[in-house]
This record gives sequence, C-alpha cells and structure tokens, in this order.
Amino acid sequence: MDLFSEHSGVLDAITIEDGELYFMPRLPLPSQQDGAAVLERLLAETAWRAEAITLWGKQMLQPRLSAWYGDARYRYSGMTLEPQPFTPLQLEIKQAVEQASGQRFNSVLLNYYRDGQDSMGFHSDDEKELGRNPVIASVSFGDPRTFILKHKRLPKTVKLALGDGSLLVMAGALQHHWRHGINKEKTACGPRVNLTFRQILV
Ligand SMILES: O=C(O)CCC(=O)C(=O)O
Ligand SMILES: [Fe+2]
Repeated sequence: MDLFSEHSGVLDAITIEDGELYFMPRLPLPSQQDGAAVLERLLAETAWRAEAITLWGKQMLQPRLSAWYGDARYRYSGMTLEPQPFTPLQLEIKQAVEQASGQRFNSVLLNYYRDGQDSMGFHSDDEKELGRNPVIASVSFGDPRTFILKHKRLPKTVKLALGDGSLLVMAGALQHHWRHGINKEKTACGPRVNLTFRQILV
C-alpha cells in the first residue's frame, strides 16, 4: 500500500521496515512566512501548559510545554485534553500539510521544547481514537532536534534531524512496531516548536 503515491515528488519516502515514513525538508506555507516568524507567532499565540505526569509513582511536570487544538477531545498519557479551536496560523500550517500529504487532520498537539534540556520520552502514538494505522504529520520550527525511532523488537534505531520548517509524516504500521522520542541535547540549543497533526476518529 502506498498512501502517498500521488504525492511522490512532494514528500520523499524514507525506507523503513514495518511502517511508512515521509519527509520534506521545507514545507511551503501559503503566506510564505519564514520559520523564524512562524516560531515567534506560535510561541506568542499558543496557550502553553505545563502538564503533570506521574513517573514511578511521583508527580512531576513534563519536560516541555504543550497545547491541544482542533475539533476533537483527546486522551493522551492518561490526561484528557480539552481542545481549543484552531488558530488562523495553525489552520494555515494544517492546510499546507494536507496539501503536501493528501491527508486530512482534525487535531494538533503542539510541543514547545524551551531548550536542550526539554525532551519527549519514547512512546508510540497508538491511542485507539487515532484508528488502526494512524497518519501523523509532524511540523517543526526553530532549532533542529534529533527525532529517534527505536524498533520495539529488533535492535534497530533510526535518527532524523528535524530542522526548521520540516515536515515528517508517520504512517502505515509504524506505531505498532516503533517508538519515537526526542532526547535532551548535550550542547546548548534554542527553542523548538513541533506540531503533530492527527485525525481523531469521533
Ligand atoms: O517533537 C517531536 O518531534 C515529537 C512529537 C511527538 O512525538 C508527539 O507529539 O507525539
Ligand atoms: Fe509522538
């Protein structure tokens, strides 16, 4: 199955076993804003929250800020996130992502990595409201961070640098067989905002 055959030439397929990955170094936006301008607006216009997580029985804050926007309620890591309506900028980015991928999305999770100490633990985006083989489109602005995929059964790791303005699409059986995450950086690193567009089945 190739969901994106019509879009080859726009998105590059990254060969990976047990799943599908597509990449575009720079997603063109209708307004042609550059990444720095988009980052500044996302930082200012998003209602960022520090979510609590329970790790080894202890309450602590997630090592990043996040926000959930769109048309659907979502349960994520044991939290229920009440959505706020898409902002005009999010809608512009969503439209560009839909154009590039040929897929539709009704929700977005935004993550703000304030510096190199912020991170995202390894997980699969496999909540049942995403359906069996979800298509998740991830757009990044700001300093590049390394996106790491680890196979659940095989000793395989794939690393991708997600730079300013890039689009990564995860699809097929990927979430069944791989976990992904963002580690802390050893060297100083500036802010990065990542938007993961999802289609929540309602
Ligand atoms: O920041 C990233 O690139 C990863 C985000 C992610 O995995 C998620 O939001 O589920
Ligand atoms: Fe994820």
